[in-house]
Amino acid sequence: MGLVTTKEMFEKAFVGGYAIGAFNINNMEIVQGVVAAAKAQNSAVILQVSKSALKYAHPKYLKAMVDAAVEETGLDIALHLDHGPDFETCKECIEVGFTSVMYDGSHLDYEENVATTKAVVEYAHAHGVVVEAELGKLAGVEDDVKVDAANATYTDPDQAVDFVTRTGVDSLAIAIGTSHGAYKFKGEAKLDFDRLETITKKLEAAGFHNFPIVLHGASSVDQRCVAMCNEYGGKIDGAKGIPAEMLRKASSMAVCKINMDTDLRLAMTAAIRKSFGEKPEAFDPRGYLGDARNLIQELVEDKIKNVIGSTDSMK
Ligand SMILES: O=C(CO)COP(=O)(O)O
Ligand SMILES: O=C[C@H](O)COP(=O)(O)O
Ligand SMILES: [Zn+2]
Ligand SMILES: [Zn+2]
Repeated sequence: MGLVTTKEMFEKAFVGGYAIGAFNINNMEIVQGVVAAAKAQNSAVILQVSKSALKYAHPKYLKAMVDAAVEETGLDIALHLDHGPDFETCKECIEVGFTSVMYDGSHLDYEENVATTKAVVEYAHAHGVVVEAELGKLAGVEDDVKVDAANATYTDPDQAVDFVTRTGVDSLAIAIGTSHGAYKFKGEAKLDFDRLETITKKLEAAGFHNFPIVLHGASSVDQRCVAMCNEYGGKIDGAKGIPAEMLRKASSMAVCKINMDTDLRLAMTAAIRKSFGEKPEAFDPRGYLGDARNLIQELVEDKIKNVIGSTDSMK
């Protein structure tokens, strides 16, 4: 028993018409909240770590916590590098024992993205690790880099086929209208499902059977959490995410991995603000961090059961 890659998870998810949740982890309470939810739902899960999370919590600490989660739960858990900025960071995570890495060259020139993704794939595959890459630009804020909304471009289906063919990548993150952070839409929420369908069909025709697609920026921006933050002194105005029905639809299609971070941040902040607001005399961190852990578990269970549909994927 140990960490697994996403290979089998995605094969089952594609055929089963559901998606696996990929949740960003930054500390112990987040790991425990997410994993308790996965355990309660008997679901496989991906725990992912950004470059800034590596810096905040240290790769070895994160790896040790995730190992403990596997040992305690017996679940299929993949440890994934989210938005790996360069070959070196991918290599470092593979050395620490991550089972999946993302190389994100989506902001680069196409040929440069192809070349570095291919190099990461060669290195990762030689070490039994799978690779996710990204094509197309998501609007919004991404790991400190602001991508101008006007400059955002959706993934080109023919280019997606060329990219997968030339890089040998295991899954592909595409841009169809999602974006990172808590402010995804000014007006009505809209995703380009036709484009997703076209990409899938073209990949299938090119010989990539049931090729797994990844959706970044897929938090729903839970309005109960936003309201709870604001009720207890927060100031979060106009936050809007991807409606649950859209995520359900994407999960039933070729999307096998759905990334969520913002929803966890909002839940954690909401629970802590409420705890501080209601118990001003308390100062035991296990009180408010315990509340945060519980709310994260509740939120993730709801996602698994009612949105992405991965309940009982461990069977
Ligand atoms: O895509 C993400 C991490 O890679 C997270 O997206 P959200 O900001 O919508 O949670
Ligand atoms: O896609 C970005 C993730 O939400 C990670 O964000 P972060 O770099 O602040 O950890
Ligand atoms: Zn990206
Ligand atoms: Zn992302």
